[in-house]
Amino acid sequence: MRPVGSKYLLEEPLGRGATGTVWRARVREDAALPEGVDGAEGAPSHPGEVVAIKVLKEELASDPDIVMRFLRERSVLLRLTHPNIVRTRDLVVEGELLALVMDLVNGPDLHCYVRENGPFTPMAAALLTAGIADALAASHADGIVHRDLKPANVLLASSEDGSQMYPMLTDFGIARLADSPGVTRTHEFVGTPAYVAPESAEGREQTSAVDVYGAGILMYELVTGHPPFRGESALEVLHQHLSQDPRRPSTVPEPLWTVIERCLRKNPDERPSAENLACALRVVGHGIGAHATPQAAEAALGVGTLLAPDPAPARVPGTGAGAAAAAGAVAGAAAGAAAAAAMGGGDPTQVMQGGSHAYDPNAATSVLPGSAADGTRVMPSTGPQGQQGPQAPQGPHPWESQLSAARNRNQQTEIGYLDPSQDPLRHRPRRQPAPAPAQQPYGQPQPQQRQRYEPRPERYEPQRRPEREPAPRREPRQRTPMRIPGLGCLKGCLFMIFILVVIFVLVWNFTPVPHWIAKGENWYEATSSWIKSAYHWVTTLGSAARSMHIPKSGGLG
Ligand SMILES: Nc1ncnc2c1ncn2[C@@H]1O[C@H](COP(=O)(O)OP(=O)(O)OP(=O)(O)O)[C@@H](O)[C@H]1O
Repeated sequence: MRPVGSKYLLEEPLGRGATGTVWRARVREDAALPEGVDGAEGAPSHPGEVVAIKVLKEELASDPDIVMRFLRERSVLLRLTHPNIVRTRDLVVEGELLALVMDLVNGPDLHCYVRENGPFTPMAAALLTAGIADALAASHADGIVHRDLKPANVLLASSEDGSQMYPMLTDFGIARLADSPGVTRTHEFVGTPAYVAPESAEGREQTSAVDVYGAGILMYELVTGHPPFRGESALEVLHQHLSQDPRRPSTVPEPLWTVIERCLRKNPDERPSAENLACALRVVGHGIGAHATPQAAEAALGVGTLLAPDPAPARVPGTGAGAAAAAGAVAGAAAGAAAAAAMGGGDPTQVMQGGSHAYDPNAATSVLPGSAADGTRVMPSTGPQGQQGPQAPQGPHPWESQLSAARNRNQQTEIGYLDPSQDPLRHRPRRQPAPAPAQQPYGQPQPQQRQRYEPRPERYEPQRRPEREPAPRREPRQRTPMRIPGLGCLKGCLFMIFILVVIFVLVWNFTPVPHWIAKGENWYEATSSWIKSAYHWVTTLGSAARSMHIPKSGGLG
């Protein structure tokens, strides 16, 4: 078991995503739990208690901007409590390790559940998403936007008697942490193409409406088994988010489609607030079931009136036109928070430099190979140039150029890796690449693969094969002339058989053998009788000849 900070021991990995690996862990028996540390903002922990710990990837953990943001976000994440939100209990910073300590949820995530059990009924999908919308409404009221809503980030917890399941939204704040000025706006952003809102894809200002868009995609997937926009490449999917209207599948009842369609509006101002969405989904859920009363069905049909947009959506700082200023503010505030944390006055976040319990983040985050088709992808930045600060050069970001080129040509464009040295928007030196992943330990579950766009060579250089010595010329094969030696050779046997057949035919046709056989004579009798006849014939012939000469000699008398 690996220690994390001074309070936790990692037991086994539960899964791996784009931003890190989630472990089942335990609060150490000897953990010092100072008064106020957990009680003030986080949840109280007890020695021996089982928790889930998300150890963030080394790329994130070794980025000073993200560490700053992590510390700054601490109080926001710890105060976010709701029955449908997985509670964050603690944040750990130790050397190059960043970890979020959460409640452990004993249940699958929605993505796995749908993959294994198939789509939900429209009624179940509506009521389940209503719970998620409740969680979003609470976080939006607190000014927190999730920004990575998708089935994999919703865990299904069971009620105490196990008869019911309810959704628990997790990974709050991860997108905020990853959205560091150093990482995302200049080089990459963390997001999931299948669930990304059009304004996020275009690098426009983001508000809580991006979560409502994500809820629309999620609902569509719950009832059909797949998201509405799919494609060969991430860019193709993003292009569809921007330009295509989703079609209503035949299995989706009209009231539910009204809700989904409103959530998926391209214009964020036309999407309902999360609060209104939750309310509308309950009306729909109760009006489309087999046992719905006529009044409930009637109310469901009129659900459009309940989907009023949010008059004051929560804004995501650092996106859109004011990004540069926000980024500066974030850095300043984060520096202050880091200094406070380093002093450690009653701060649940642990700041340790090395030490005997030093944890190797590589072992935790790079142990498991990944694999899923729809995983979170790390993609080239979508941020507009206006976000890059005063030194940002003029002209669109290269990724935006690719996207608009694809849109204009209406064809698929491949996403290419943007060499940081050539990225006009990148001002920081690049980190060392992460070491190659270690082998998966025995008995660990297969995690889902997250696809990362890797650098491609500029041009494809076909590799030449080394010249080989010409093979020596072979002499034509010599054929051995056919010999007929007799029985040893098949050809000889066949030849002998042929000769015997010819002899037999000749004997049978030109000798009296058939006649003898017909008379039943044996060889000796037949031969002797034949010789006698021949002898008789010859003697008769001789005496006849003699008698013809006698008159000539007898004429003298
Ligand atoms: N609090 C938790 N309790 C129990 N299991 C959890 C908890 N949080 C996450 N998991 C499990 O860990 C897996 C990985 O979680 P993680 O959030 O890293 O993955 P993800 O959401 O698929 O990826 P991403 O980083 O793209 O959001 C999840 O699929 C889930 O099964």
